[in-house]
Amino acid sequence: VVPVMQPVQKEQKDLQSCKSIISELEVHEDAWPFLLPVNTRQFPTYKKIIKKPMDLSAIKKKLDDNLYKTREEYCEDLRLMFNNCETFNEDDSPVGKAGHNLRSFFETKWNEHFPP
Ligand SMILES: Cc1ncccc1N[C@@H]1CCC[C@@H]1S(C)(=O)=O
Repeated sequence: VVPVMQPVQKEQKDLQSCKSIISELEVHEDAWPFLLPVNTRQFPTYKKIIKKPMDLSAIKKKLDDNLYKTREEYCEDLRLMFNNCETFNEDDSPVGKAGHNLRSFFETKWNEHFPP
């Protein structure tokens, strides 16, 4: 009989994986645009164009404050961050390129931890 993990252990394993993944993202060489919330004084149009800002520090804090009910909610915030980047930045800009690279790295890690 295949051992079935209790829901509590499953959630704990998921939380550990999500923490591990964001720790790897934070030290990635292409993380520099995403470490802090976008500076809206430096980029005054950002607030109007991007309805739901998201960055790695915000996701890390939500993880630490236990605000994600599921790993899918966590994944949604990371994809929101990358989609915001694509909305605001040209693909061939330094920030745009970093966003594509970090997204690719994230999706690979996601599939390693949670094979489809
Ligand atoms: C992710 C992003 N998306 C749109 C505009 C700017 C940025 N990042 C900038 C580039 C480096 C850090 C700053 S930051 C995060 O300090 O504003």
